[in-house]
Amino acid sequence: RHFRWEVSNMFWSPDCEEKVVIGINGQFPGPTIRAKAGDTIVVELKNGLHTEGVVIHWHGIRQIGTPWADGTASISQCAINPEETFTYRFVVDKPGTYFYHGHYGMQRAAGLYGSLIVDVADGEEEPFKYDGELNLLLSDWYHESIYTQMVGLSSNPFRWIGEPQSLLINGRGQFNCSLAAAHTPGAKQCAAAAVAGNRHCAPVVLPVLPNKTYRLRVASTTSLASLNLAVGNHKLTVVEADGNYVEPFAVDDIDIYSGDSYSVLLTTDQDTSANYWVSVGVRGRQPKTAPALAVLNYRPNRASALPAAVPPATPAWNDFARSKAFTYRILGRAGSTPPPPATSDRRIELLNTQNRMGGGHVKWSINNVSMVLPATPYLGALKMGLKSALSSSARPADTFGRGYDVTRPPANPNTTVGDNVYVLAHNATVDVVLQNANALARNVSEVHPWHLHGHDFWVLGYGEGAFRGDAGDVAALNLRNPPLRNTAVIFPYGWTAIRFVADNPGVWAFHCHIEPHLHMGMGVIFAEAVDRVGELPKAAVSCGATATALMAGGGVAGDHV
Ligand SMILES: O=C1O[C@H]([C@@H](O)CO)C(O)=C1O
Repeated sequence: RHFRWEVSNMFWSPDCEEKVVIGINGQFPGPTIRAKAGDTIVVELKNGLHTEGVVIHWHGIRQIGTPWADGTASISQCAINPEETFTYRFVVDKPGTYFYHGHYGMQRAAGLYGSLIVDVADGEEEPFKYDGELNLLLSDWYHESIYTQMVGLSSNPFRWIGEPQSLLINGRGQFNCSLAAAHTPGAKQCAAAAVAGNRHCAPVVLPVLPNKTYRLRVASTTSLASLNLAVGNHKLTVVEADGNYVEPFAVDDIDIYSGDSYSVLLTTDQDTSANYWVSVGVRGRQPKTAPALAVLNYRPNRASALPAAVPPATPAWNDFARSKAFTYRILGRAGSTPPPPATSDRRIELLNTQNRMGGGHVKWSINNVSMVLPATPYLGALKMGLKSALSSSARPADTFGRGYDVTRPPANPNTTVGDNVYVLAHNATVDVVLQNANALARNVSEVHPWHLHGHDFWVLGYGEGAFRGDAGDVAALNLRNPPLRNTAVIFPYGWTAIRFVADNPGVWAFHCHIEPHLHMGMGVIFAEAVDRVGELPKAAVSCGATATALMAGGGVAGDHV
């Protein structure tokens, strides 16, 4: 599967207001990649942005044997310079619902994303049946540019980005206007125009036939928002999460955190004379953004016949008991999800705190070290042993002090910065406990979805308060049928435990998928058996022809250890 893409800034009106988005080949969202398990994907990516670098991360693809193709600036490669072309070449080994997105600065929030769907290999079958497929890529959208946002985040006093202006379904939303105005007192009616016009912001219509089963592929690439999706009158049966099958279960709605993907089955068994709302709203943070709506269009009804019913209401944002009940139901599918190793070789506990640097700047820190990405990509620096290219002075420890009170703002909020590298032994089984805590303000603890590159992990369990690591906490872990995922959420004041095997030599980011939080340092780097990584493509770790020539001549001097 060979693609030639050019990334560029372009005028676009995702929510009917004209702004600048980062598009690919003139499209927003970028083109959907559709492949079969086992295929090699080749993307020749030309950077058509005039004055900044770009990279693309293939979210959920493990990049087994190709760590340089992970598409993470300063981690797996140099950002691709303007006018340069970098070729990504990797195998999609596992069927599932994936997506891709920018991983440099906050380019994901500027619209650099698209879907990546991998079908089962020829001759293989999914463990469930369906008649058709619908694809929903969810995102949130800000009217302020990412440059303004980034300046605010690193200013003193701190300026938070706030809540998004719109939610988008397949890149389409309607700012300050409700498709369901008839049901929302005072809402501005602009649906008719949006539906009729062939505009960027015309609502998504999902055509279906009665009495069929559809596979809805849903993924979230939001910058900030945690989402909930419901389809009026219809039950949803969850069958896949992050490219792994789960034990099927039926619900009225699903929660989706940034970085998550799901497949749900929906049967069109309702009154065939009507259309139905697909509603996507905000959870986990106090919503200031109207739900996004799409139309489930029972053919042959007209697509423009908006559903007469009230759109499904998003559950209360702070009903965390409900969020947990949904999340805890996600379990590995019997017969297809392998069980985790029974024991682990190492446990790393990561305390998530909001801190202040130098008394002012707000940062997120992991075991009190906030991650700052180096100029030289970790993969090259570690493989070539360029010690001075990393700021290894302040690396976070494997655990945090047992005395830390997660229920209160940090007693001493001062923090420091570092490269946040954890060196993992080849094939070690590693447990990571993500520990949430109170933020800087009293009585605030937020949701953070953590995403791991290069691996799936088993989610062994969740707990309230501080993880003690005692017999009780350990006994509560699920070693029988935990789900395999690449993203796991930590709930306010709680912890989440995951397990993975460090069997993929490379340098892998593990971070909060909330774009501004990553930008503020909320992540770590797992450096895994870097000595076993194959020869790095020069283009990944050097920039421009002079760098390539210098490397060919062995011209990088004086820095070897
Ligand atoms: O990182 C964040 O900063 C703000 C708030 O904590 C301070 O303004 C917020 O809601 C975040 O998630």
